[in-house]
Amino acid sequence: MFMSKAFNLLKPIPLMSGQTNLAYKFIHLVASHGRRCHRSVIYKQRYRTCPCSAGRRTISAETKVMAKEELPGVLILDIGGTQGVLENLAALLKKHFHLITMKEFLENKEEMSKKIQSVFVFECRPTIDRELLESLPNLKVIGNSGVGVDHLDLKMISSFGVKVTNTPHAVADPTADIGMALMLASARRLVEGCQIAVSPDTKHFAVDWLGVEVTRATLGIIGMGSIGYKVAQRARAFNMRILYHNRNRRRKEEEEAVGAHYCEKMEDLLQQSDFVMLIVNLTPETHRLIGKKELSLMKPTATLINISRGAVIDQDALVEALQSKVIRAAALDVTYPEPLPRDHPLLKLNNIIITPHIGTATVQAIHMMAEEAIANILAVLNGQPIPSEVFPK
Ligand SMILES: O=C(O)C(=O)CO
Repeated sequence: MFMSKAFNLLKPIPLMSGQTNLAYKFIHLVASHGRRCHRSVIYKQRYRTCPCSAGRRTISAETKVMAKEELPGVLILDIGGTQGVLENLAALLKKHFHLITMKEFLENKEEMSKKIQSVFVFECRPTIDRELLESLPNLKVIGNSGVGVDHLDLKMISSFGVKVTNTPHAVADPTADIGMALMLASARRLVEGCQIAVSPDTKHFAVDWLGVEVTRATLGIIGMGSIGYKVAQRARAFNMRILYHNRNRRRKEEEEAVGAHYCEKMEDLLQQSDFVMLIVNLTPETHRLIGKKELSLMKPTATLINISRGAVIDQDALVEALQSKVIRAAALDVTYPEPLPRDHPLLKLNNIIITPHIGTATVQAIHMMAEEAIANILAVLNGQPIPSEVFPK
C-alpha cells in the first residue's frame, strides 16, 4: 500500500539519462523520511536542498550530486546586467540546470540543441524567433523572468508545442515601489533638486520652483492587477484618494481594504486624478491607450507615470502635451524604444523623469524572479501543475 503510494508520487517525475538509481533512492528516502516531505526529498536528491532539517540528515548520506550533464539543459538568453547580476543568476540556475549560453549554443549547435529543454529569458529584452525554435527539437518551456511577455510571440511559440511562463509574484512589490518612487520624485522635482545640490555653480541653496504634494492627492491607477494593487496599498499610507480603471472590477473587500473607487470609464479617472499611473499589460487593446485625447482630459496640474510598457503611450502626443503644459509632468520607467534615440524630444524636456526600465532591478527581485521562473520551468519538465503559465489570446 505504502509502496504503491510512493510509486504514484514518482510518476510525474520523468527519469532522465543518468538517473537510473533515482527511483530506488526516492522510494528509500520516502520510506525513511515520510510522505510530508516528499517534494523536498526530490529536491534534495536532485538539487541538494531540503527545507526540513530531519530530511537534511536522512538524505545527505544517500544523495548523489548530479553531474552538470545530467541536469536538464537550459539555454539562457541575455542574462545581461552587471557582472554581479550575471554571476548570481548563473549560480542560481546552475543548481538546477545544465546552463548553456547563447555563445556555447552557436558554437556547437548540433550537440547543444538536443540538450536544451528550456529557455530562460532574463527580463523582457531578448525575443525568441522561429529560427531559434526550429533549432531546438526538445524545447518544452520558455521561462520568462518578469511579468510582461509582449516581447514573445505567444501564438508562434505555442504552435511549436512550447509553453511560456512568467513571474507575476516576484515583480509586484519592486515594480510598485518604482511607481511610488517616480510619483514622489516627479511631484517633488527630485532630479532637478539633485542637479542643483551637486552643481559646481551652486553658491547657495535656493530654488525658483515648487513641487506638489502626493499626500491627500488623487491617484488614478489604470490597470489594477497585482502591481496596481500593491501601488494602492502604498498610496493609502499617503492618504491618497484612489481611483482605478480595470477590465474587471476587483472584489468589494479588496476595494475596501485599500479604499479604491472603481471608474468604469477611463475618462472619469483621467479627469479627476492628480497622478495617473499606467500599469496595464501591453496588448493590441492597450497599445497607445493614452494619446492626445486622453492627455487633454487630464488636469493641467496632473502627472502621468508609466511603469507598464512604453507603447501604451503615444509618445508624440506626450511630447506635445508636456511642451505645451497640457499636463504638468511625466515620469516614465518605460519608453518606446528602449533606450530612446539620444536626440528624442522627450529627452530635451525638463518636466519629465525617465528611468531605464528598473522596475525589478533590485538584488531581491532578480533572485525571486529567477526562483519563480525556475519553479515554473521545473514544473513543466516534471509534468506538474505550472504555477504561472501564460497563454496566447
Ligand atoms: O516584469 C516586467 O515585465 C517588468 O517590466 C518589470 O519592470
